[in-house]
Amino acid sequence: MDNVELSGIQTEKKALPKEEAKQKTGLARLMELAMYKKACMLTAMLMSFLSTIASFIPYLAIYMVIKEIVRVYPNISELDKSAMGQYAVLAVAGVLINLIFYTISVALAHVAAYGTLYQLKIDFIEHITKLPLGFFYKSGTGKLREILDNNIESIEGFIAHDLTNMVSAFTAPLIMLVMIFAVDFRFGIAAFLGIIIAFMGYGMTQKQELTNKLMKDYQEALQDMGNAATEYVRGITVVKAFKQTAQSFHRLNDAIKRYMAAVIPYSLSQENMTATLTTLLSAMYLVLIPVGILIGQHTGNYRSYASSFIFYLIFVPAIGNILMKLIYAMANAANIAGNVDLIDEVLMESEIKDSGKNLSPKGHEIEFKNVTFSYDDKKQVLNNISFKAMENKVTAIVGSSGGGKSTIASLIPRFYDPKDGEILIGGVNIKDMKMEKLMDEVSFVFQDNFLFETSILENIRMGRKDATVEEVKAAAKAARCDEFIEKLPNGYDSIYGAKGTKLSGGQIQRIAIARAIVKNAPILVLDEATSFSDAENEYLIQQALNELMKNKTVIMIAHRLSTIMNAHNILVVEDGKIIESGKFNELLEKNGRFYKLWENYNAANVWKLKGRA
Ligand SMILES: Nc1ncnc2c1ncn2[C@@H]1O[C@H](COP(=O)(O)OP(=O)(O)OP(=O)(O)O)[C@@H](O)[C@H]1O
Repeated sequence: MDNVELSGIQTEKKALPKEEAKQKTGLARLMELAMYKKACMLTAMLMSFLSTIASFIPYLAIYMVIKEIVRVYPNISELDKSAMGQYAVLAVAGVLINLIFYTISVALAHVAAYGTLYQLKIDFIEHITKLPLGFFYKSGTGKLREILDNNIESIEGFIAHDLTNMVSAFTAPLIMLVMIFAVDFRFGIAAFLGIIIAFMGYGMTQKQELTNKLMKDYQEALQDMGNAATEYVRGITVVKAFKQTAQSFHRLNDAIKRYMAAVIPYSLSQENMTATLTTLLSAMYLVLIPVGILIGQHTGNYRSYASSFIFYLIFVPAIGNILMKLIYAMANAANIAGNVDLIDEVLMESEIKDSGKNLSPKGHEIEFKNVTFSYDDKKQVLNNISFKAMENKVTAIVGSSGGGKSTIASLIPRFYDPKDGEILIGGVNIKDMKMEKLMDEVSFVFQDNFLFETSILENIRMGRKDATVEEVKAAAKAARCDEFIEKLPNGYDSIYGAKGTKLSGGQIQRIAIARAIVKNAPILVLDEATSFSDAENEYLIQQALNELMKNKTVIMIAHRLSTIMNAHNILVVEDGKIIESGKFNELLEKNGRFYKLWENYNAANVWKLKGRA
């Protein structure tokens, strides 16, 4: 079996071989997913088939009873009581067998459904972690959340319920064919005709293309609204500060309006479908009753005629109900197939690929060789960047906002790949290293650090999952965060975000540094925080960073130029180019762009100090 490891979870073969996923779409793809747990699903379908057959046994018993009553009528006292008893047992047995098979079918279908769901979620999460960062900017996190929460979940409904219902609905006409020959073929044909006319009428009144389009519009609008709502909630501080409301926040307002415009015609089309079908199936009597009367006029054997007629009047609605299930299941399947297409769209996004080689770097020097990069193939963000960051030394990147500093940093852990040129670590092109190896080599600390809603201990341990509690505590101490952690209600076991465990920006920053210390990767990419809440925090963070940077190859995006006086090399980046480089004093002596930045930095500091005085 093809085992895949994801964060320590061993999973079975993939639910989605991607090559096949590319070929199959819609219902075919949905069936492929349903058959992921093939043995389980096929048994569930077989059980559904048997349970449907059993569900008609009581009708057979009723037919026998009707026949017996009609036979002796009006001398009811002549009824064959023992036969009537047997028919009653037959009816009860039918109900019980139906129930047993149905229960087994539902249970197995649920096992299959949750198996598929589990694998699909694991595959999906594993896949998105391998996608370039740009994908997340393009899609929005709301869309991914919607897919993970709702679209994937909706498949459960199809596998656990609709598929077995479909088997049952396809079995029903077969049984009817048997009944046609077993009871009275004339009534059977009339009932069959009625059903065919009902379905033809349904087909003529429904415009499938239009329904599909309405459904697609609805799904897209729903996702867009999810994205906009997520954005609104994430930016709630800005929304409040600038007195925005849900109405004045155009992105959300427009998305809600678009959703309203899509959901109403979609819901109406669904309701229209139900109403049409219910009416048409009831209209089956319009065929059955006249045919019944016609047969009655030409029959010689009234007793047999009456029992058959009564039987069909009872039997036909049962078939109609099962066929209704088929229509619902088909409509639902079309809906869910649309969801699957959206899931597959994400699954088909190209992952960041390595070259297939598994080279190990010799040392930890970083080299950019003629690197060119653009986010959108239109605007060149990096232009022929070349530099070397020496092993165990600090290389600082400075420059005006928007010059490309963060972009350079983000290419090292392959958040994006360069359009041209190459990046080497220890003499090896990073594309020739396994992604896991590259991640072992590089740690990053950003300005915006994210803590998960789990214990502080686990948040730090995310740096290295096998770190011991002692190692985590030592890292926290080095990152100057042990003092405040120990004062939390449950110390290291306090859940971040829970009551009493709200942390300041500076504290979060230090936990992120502790995380990087635990990871202890030889290369560190650091985006220095621009703002500090207070001098003490700034001092503590600086001390934490000094610990972290010991004996590491550091690439540091520096906003406070005072911190890079001792840097081994400083790169001045403007408009995607390195326009100056050298040591601090060398650059000042040049009296160029860095000199200007330094002057501006000092002037801003004097201004800040005056402001505080
Ligand atoms: N995800 C993105 N998609 C498209 N363009 C982007 C993206 N991120 C950055 N850019 C653009 O790339 C250019 C370089 O941005 P980058 O963030 O690398 O600059 P920076 O020097 O780090 O700026 P700052 O000091 O303000 O953080 C800018 O023009 C920016 O608008």
